[in-house]
Amino acid sequence: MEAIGMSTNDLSVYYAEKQAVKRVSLDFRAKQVTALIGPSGCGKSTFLRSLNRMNDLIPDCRITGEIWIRDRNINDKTTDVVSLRQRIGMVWQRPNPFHKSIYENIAFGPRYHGTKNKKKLDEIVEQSLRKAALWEETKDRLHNSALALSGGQQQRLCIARSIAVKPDIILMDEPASALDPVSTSKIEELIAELKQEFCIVIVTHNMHQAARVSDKTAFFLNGEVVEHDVTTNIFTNPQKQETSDYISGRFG
Ligand SMILES: Nc1ncnc2c1ncn2[C@@H]1O[C@H](COP(=O)(O)OP(=O)(O)OP(=O)(O)O)[C@@H](O)[C@H]1O
Repeated sequence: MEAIGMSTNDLSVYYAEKQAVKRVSLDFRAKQVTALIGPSGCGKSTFLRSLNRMNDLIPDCRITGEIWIRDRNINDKTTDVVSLRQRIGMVWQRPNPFHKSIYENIAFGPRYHGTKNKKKLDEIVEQSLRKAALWEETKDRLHNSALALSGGQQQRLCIARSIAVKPDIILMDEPASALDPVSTSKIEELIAELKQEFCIVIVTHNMHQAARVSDKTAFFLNGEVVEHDVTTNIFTNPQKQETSDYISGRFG
């Protein structure tokens, strides 16, 4: 299957009268990780959530501009958001497994989207857990509650759950910020594996993490993208003073 990315053109997000994201145009390539960095409240999460239309659920939230996947602008009333969210998965800051077994957490999405065959579901569960580096730890207890897993394992389960419906793009909102250092490094290793197959966009407060995991970085400030470049350029040779001040810890 051909790997694909996505892009935004002139994307703005408003909460009532307040503009939280200002005319952002960014390109996210397939098989690359893009990190979104910036101080608290600069609009990173709002922007990320608008990419799979999660902001539609917030009353008074309005989005203008375009979000392109292949030749389709998905910021359009005719878009079927359920199938859109199958193509664009989301992993949240806190692991949020369903109150179900490990197996059922993974099988839920494919079943919802029409896969009923038990053998096929078994295969998807195994493949997804393998890709999320969780198979060895869970293969003997697939029918136990997902809530009995550690926080780091739960987060890898949530990643497996998003992979199970075969998305093109995975959005991650600070996926390791609630985890200990060992679990964090497992998530980072996993991101490096997953980018062979998916387009990944990750919000992170941790600049070392952005430098370790991403190919490109976009620096947000007050809802705008100040600078977007190859990650090594952002961290070693930023072109804008604000970027330089932020990455050197002068504010934020
Ligand atoms: N549901 C909402 N309703 C109204 N305003 C909101 C809502 N969510 C976020 N905001 C506002 O939008 C702005 C951007 O918030 P957002 O959470 O996107 O920033 P962020 O860069 O992700 O911050 P953080 O790093 O602290 O998570 C902030 O001023 C915030 O108060």
